[in-house]
Amino acid sequence: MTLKNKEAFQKSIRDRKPMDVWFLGEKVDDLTKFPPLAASFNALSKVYELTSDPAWADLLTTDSDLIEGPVSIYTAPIRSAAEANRKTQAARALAEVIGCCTHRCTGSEAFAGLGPCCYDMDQDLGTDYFKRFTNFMKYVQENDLSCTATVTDAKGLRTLSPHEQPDKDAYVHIDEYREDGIVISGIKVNQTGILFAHEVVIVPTTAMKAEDKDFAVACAIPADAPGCTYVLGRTPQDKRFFEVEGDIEGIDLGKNFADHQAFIYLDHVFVPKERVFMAGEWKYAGRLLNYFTAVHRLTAGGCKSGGLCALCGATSLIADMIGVNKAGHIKEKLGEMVITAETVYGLSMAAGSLGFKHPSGFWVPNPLMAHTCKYQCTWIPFNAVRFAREIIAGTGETAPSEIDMRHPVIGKIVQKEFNPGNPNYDAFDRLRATRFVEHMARGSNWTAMALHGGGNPEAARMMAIRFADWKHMQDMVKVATGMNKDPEFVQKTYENIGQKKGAVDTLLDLPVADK
Ligand SMILES: Cc1cc2nc3c(=O)[nH]c(=O)nc-3n(C[C@H](O)[C@H](O)[C@H](O)COP(=O)(O)OP(=O)(O)OC[C@H]3O[C@@H](n4cnc5c(N)ncnc54)[C@H](O)[C@@H]3O)c2cc1C
Repeated sequence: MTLKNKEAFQKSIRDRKPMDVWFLGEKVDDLTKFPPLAASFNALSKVYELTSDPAWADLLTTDSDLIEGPVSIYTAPIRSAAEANRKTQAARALAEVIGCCTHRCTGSEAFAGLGPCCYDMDQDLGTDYFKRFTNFMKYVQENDLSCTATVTDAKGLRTLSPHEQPDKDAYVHIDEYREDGIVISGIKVNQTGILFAHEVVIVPTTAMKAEDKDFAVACAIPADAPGCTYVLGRTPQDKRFFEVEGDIEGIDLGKNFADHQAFIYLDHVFVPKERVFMAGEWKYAGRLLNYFTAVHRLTAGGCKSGGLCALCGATSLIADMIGVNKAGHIKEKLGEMVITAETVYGLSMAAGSLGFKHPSGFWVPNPLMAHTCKYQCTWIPFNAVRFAREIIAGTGETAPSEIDMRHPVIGKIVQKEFNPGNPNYDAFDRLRATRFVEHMARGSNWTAMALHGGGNPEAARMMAIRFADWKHMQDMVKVATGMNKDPEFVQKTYENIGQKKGAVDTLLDLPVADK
């Protein structure tokens, strides 16, 4: 049995070498005991706990082509449409439990990008990256490790390409090519879950030109590798974590699960050859991102729909508590919220179903559909958040604290003020649901994750434009309007429409084994 249970996972994190981690001007000694990271540690622990729960086995584990026994889906490639759909469902279900990032998804998405890309490079260039990558994945499976996809570079001035940046560290780059590996430096930002990862899987953030060769780097390093410094980012609620003690449960945090984002500064970190999956093959950086984003942006629809369902639950509970649940406009707004959840879920499922098999054996979700899914995730959850805030009537902004609600002197008055007046619920129930909505709406990075995690709206729109077959759509109108009456053209266009079953996507130059 290779799967780690919660306790084994927590031990493995405690057993890591000391790391250079900073927050609010202080070095953090023990990440597993640091209040602002407690909810994040809980969230990842919960994912490990559920992975070893038989009731979740079908959803979170799979067989492996590399080792005996079940492995986490987050350490395995996606090999079919069914497995892609399972990734969506797992993301959704886990988000319904933890309401935040699984901390393990992106690592599996880095694998989903690296597998096909390494395979392509080997075919075209005679490299041995696919074998190295497969060996690394086997190691990850054997030890049931949590990995990140460390993509987003600091970037500096956005109009300059990586090699033009005055500070080279704005993008992770290769300082030295050695017989036994490479030495890398630079900064990657907004890294979700990185402080509790075992492995940091680095991939480029953008397509590269020849001059950017040294920035075309993909590799894996242990999170506790020498030369790494981390700085944890703030959240609006971070100081509230320090309030939790005695009878203060942390109701003001909204829930016990959250994620975290940190940046990593790599200062001349040595990466042994067997952990290097791209080193200067600049032409393949864009290809890697094409594969990676197809899976990463599919997942967005899964986890956003799970978070949205939890938001629906909290909002409808509050509507029940304060007695407005039967009002027509409240029902309509709750309806809009659940439709939002189902919309992004549906797009994610469609992206998985309509993908293709790459010659490496990896299944790649439909890129146009995946970018469409992610694009919608940058918009419509905000409508749901707005409805939630409207229905709970501003209390997510103005509610008193748990500390005051439990206070020996003023607690009784505060409870009276926040009592919903419904005999089935008390002030604490209302505060719990209210703080949950607040956490999702503005206390955590949940909405920022919807907007930017996995790429901002422009990145998704740009990719959707690239993967749409514009000539095909023009041809259908040339035929429909009689602009082109050439019988051969007309016949060919009808054939294309029929064979594409109405789809309008293109796969550009991506190699396809089967659709
Ligand atoms: C909560 C959260 C979690 C995240 N988790 C992860 C993670 O786990 N791993 C990871 O690698 N990344 C992660 N990210 C990073 C995320 O992928 C990036 O934030 C996103 O891709 C946007 O990149 P950026 O922040 O550098 O902004 P930019 O891409 O620089 O965009 C900033 C603005 O400038 C515009 N812009 C940028 N370049 C140009 C240009 N050349 N011309 C015109 N306009 C331009 C953009 O449209 C945007 O409006 C996370 C982000 C958030 C907010």
